[in-house]
Amino acid sequence: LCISSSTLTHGGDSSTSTSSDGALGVVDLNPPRGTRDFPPEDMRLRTWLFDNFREVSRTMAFEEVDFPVLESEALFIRKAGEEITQQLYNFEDKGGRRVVLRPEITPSLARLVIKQGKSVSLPLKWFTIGQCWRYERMTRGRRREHYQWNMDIFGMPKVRAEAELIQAIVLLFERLGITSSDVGIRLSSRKVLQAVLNMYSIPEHLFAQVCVIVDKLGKLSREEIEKELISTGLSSEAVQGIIEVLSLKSLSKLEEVLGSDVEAVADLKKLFSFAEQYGYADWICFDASVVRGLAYYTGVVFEAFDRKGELRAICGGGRYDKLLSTFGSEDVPACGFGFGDAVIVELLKEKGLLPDLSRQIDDIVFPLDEELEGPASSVASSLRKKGRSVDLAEDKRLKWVFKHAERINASRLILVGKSEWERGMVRVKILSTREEFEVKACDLE
Ligand SMILES: Nc1ccc(Br)nc1
Repeated sequence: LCISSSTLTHGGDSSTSTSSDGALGVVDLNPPRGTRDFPPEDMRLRTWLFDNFREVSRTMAFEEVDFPVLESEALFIRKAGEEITQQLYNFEDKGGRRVVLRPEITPSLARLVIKQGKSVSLPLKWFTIGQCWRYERMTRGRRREHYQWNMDIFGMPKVRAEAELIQAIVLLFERLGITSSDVGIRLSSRKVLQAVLNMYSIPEHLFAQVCVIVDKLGKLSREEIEKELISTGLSSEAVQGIIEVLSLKSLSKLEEVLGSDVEAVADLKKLFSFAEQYGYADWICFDASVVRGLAYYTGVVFEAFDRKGELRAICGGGRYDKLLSTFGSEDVPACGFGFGDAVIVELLKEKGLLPDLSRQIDDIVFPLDEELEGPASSVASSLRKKGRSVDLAEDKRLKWVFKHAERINASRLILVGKSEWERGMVRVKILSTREEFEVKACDLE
C-alpha cells in the first residue's frame, strides 16, 4: 500500500491510502491487537530495564543465549491443562509445519541444552531476554505479547541453584530501588504436594494436572478448586488434605504435618539457611500455596509479589528436573525463572521509581549558512569519531536550533560561521551556563 504522506494522519488511528490498483483503502496505524509499538520514550524505558536485567546476569556470571521466537509446536504440547498451552499462538507454515510464536522460553533452553549435549560442561548458567506470545480471546483485553528475562541453571541438582536465582531476583529489585518492604518472594516446593498425594496414594500421572489446578488458589474460589480436583478423580478426603497443607505458611508447621525426613522440608530448610548467608532472608517467606502454573516444575517454586497485593506476580520460577526427558533426552537437573517486562513497570510507577530517561545528546552542530554545510559535516564527523553524540542540524533557522537543543537536552551548540571558519575556528555555546567561546575546530572534543 502506498501511504501518501499528505494524508497520513499522524497520531490518529487510520490514514487514507491508495493501493497499487488505485483502490482507496484505510490502513489501521495501530499494531496488531494485544501488541505494542515502542516509540523512543517507551524504548528508552525498555532499554533501561533490559540493561538492568543484563547487568544482574553479568554479575551472576550467566551467559547470554538467544532463540527464534518461532518454535515447533511440538515443544509446547502438554496435557496438564495449563493456560499457557491452551493459548498457543500456533499456526501451520507454508511448508505444512506446525509452529508457534513461543509462549515461554524454558523449552527452547532445554532444546538447546540437549542439542549441545556433551559439548557443554555443566553446570550451565544461561540467560536471555525474549518476546513471548499468547493468543487470548481479546474479551479480556489483555496483551498478547510481553518480554521476559529468563535465567536458568542446568546441572545443579541441589538448592544452591534456587538460592543463586533468588539472589539474581533480589539484586534486580535492589538495582531498581525496590526494597523488601515493597516486595516479597514467596516460596515452596512441589515436593510438598507430592508428599500429600503420596499420603492419599494418588497416582503419579495426576501430579502435573493437580499442580495446575491448585495454582489457581487465590484466583478461583475454593469451591471451584475443589470441584476441579474432584473432577480429576481425587477423593474429597484427599482434596481437603491438599487444601489444608497448601494453606500452611510456616515451615515448622509443615515439618509437623509431613515429618522431618520429607525431602521438601529438607530442601526448604537448606534454602532458608542459604538466604541468611546471601543476605536476602528478609525478602523470602514460605508459603505452601505457591505451586506455579507450569506442569513441568518438580521441586522448589517461587514467585515475587508486591506486598500491597495489588498486582499479579512480578516474576516466578522453579526447579524442573524432568523436562528434558519429555523431549527424549536423559534428564539434566534444571531450575530457572521468568521475569516479565509489564508488572515490574506498573510497580515502579506505583512506587514513583521510574527514572528520568529524557533524551540527551552531547552536541548540536549548526552551519550558519548553506555554504558551511560541508565544514559542519566534518566537525560533526570528527566529534562522532571521538564518541560524542552529535545532531547535525541543517536547513533550519537559528531560533529553531535553540529550541531543538533544549528539547533534546543537548550539552553544547557548535555554530559553524563563515568568518570563524576562515580562521579555522568554530563558536561553542555551553547550553547549561550560556557560556560562549571560540575554539579551533581541530581542537574540538
Ligand atoms: N506466556 C505468556 C505470553 C505472553 C503474555 Br502477554 N503473557 C504470558
